[in-house]
Amino acid sequence: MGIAVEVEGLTKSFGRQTIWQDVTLNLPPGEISVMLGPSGTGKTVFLKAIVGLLRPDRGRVLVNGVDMANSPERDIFEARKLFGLLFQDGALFGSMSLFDNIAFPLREHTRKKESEIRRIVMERIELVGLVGAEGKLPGEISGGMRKRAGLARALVLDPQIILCDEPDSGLDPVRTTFLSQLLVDLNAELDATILIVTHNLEIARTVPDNMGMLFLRRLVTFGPREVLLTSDEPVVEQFLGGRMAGPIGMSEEKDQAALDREALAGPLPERTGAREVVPQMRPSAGLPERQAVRRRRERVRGLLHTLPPAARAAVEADLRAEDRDTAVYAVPHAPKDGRGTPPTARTALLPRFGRRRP
Ligand SMILES: Nc1ncnc2c1ncn2[C@@H]1O[C@H](COP(=O)(O)OP(=O)(O)OP(=O)(O)O)[C@@H](O)[C@H]1O
Repeated sequence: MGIAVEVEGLTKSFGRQTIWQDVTLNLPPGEISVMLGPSGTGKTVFLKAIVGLLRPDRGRVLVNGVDMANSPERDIFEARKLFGLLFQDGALFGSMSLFDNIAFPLREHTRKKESEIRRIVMERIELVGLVGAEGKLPGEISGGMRKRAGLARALVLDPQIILCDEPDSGLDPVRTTFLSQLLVDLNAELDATILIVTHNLEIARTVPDNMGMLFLRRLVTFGPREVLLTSDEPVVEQFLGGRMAGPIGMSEEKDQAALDREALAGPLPERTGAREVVPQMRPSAGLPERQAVRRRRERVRGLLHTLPPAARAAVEADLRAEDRDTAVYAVPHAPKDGRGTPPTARTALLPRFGRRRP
């Protein structure tokens, strides 16, 4: 099972610029979480702080008993082996073949023989559907393929926590759906804890168990997906609706005068589906169900009394549907087959997982 990440009172500044302060949240083990936020709100900085690549000013990040914010560098380096990191551009070395890029962490961090490295690398290459491209340079393949190569590299050390920084950037909507499906499938197979940073509303609505949002140097909210998806916080509504009206401006927040002018213009019609809790993606056919779903159901049942009414109603409807159908993923408005993803997205194209090492 994946490992929990406990973030307590985390604050980070660069010089006099506070990026965010007093961020507290818990990534439950094996669950998928998404962190949303307008550009420049410090989502990438947050990922780097979790993995100990940036030291925060205050607070703790507990991973498997190690405080990634305050421990000696040697302990952080060891704990970092629990992580797989997928950066925005895949962060591949341009002069190395895909094979060598993906083999890099194994050659750096382990003493495995080349034959063993080849076996692991080819298994991951198959996993992300890149067989045949292993000899190519990153500059010779598409952006989507680079992402998948980055993901393969993130997986070679069998991570228990996977951090993905905007996995959708530069991808068309169809490739984004395939990548989302790949992440859900990975979670079903590995039961790893996953945190995805993204602006992409489709990923945000369909992939995670939990969602949070950073804005104006603070964590607006973090919790079960239903909380954010039904939230009436102006910044959340604006973001999920992709609207210009609201506190988010072109560079960051709007000033009071701009907000007053918008208020005078009257309320905007709500965008269709802006606050709808849509079905969550399920693993591809032939893969095990995600173990995290069962655990999460029990966890969220215990949280029900703490949730805002709209979120509570959405969770209760979800739990009722699951109890009725024993279809663990059914949520309000689910399609008739009770599955979260249209069959075309679920069944087409994606590679299946190879058999993993015992
Ligand atoms: N090493 C650094 N030194 C100084 N400032 C930094 C450093 N890294 C990031 N920043 C600043 O921190 C702020 C947040 O950057 P970050 O990349 O985390 O935002 P983001 O939310 O991921 O944005 P986007 O969605 O556009 O990728 C920015 O103002 C950026 O300039």
